[in-house]
Amino acid sequence: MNVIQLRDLCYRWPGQTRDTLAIAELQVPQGEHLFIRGASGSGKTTLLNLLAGILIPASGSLAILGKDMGNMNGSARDRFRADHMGVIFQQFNLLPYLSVLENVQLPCHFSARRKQQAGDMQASANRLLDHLGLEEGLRHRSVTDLSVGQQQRVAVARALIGSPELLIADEPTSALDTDTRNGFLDLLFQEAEAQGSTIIFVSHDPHIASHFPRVVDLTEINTPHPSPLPQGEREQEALP
Ligand SMILES: Nc1ncnc2c1ncn2[C@@H]1O[C@H](COP(=O)(O)OP(=O)(O)OP(=O)(O)O)[C@@H](O)[C@H]1O
Repeated sequence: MNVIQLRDLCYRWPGQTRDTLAIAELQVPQGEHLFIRGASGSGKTTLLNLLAGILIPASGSLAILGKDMGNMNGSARDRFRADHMGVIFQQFNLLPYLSVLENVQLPCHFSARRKQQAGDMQASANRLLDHLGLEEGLRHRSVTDLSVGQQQRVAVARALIGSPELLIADEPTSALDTDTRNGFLDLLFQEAEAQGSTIIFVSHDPHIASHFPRVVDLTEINTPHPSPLPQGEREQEALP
């Protein structure tokens, strides 16, 4: 089964004169690790927000795990995301007033399914943090005491807890040096493989692409057409 099945998808941010995204087709089978590259401003984050059900397509169809995202209302999409997706945001979105362990367990409080799959939540959080190499001494501390690289590990553990089918990562390695970045990707892949999760990873960093079996260039699949200009503007444009 395809985890992502997208056809003729269009999205335009309000106030823009052309579509931000117009993608004829994208299919991602279960368990695939897909890297989507594209220059800054090419629409990577917009696409991830559509896949995560944070934005809805203006037209076209988008099915995640066989469910049509366009047919769900906002709260159904929120529930679906909590149950089936682990999202690693560019800025991590960790909660500063919670400890490391509490941050990792957060998805289990929003999803009974993730909680049930995690079993003992604290043990599961500790196991993930062990695998990701985050020292035990840091786990009861506030996330604000952590370095950026350590916070990235917490964000990944939080995305992985309760074995969501789809992991979505938006430039999570941008602040890491090369060695740390490679180690981080290896751990992400190991964990995703152990859980059978599909990964969609976007970045403008071409060096990361070599770690992925499939690479899609967003600028190649995104073919937006400018909307026709209103009559007055068209006439003005034709003037010498
Ligand atoms: N909230 C918004 N309102 C209006 N336009 C937006 C908004 N967010 C993004 N855009 C526009 O959509 C286009 C794509 O932006 P997006 O953030 O998806 O690109 P990106 O490839 O993720 O960029 P980066 O690599 O810099 O994060 C840009 O032209 C941007 O100006």
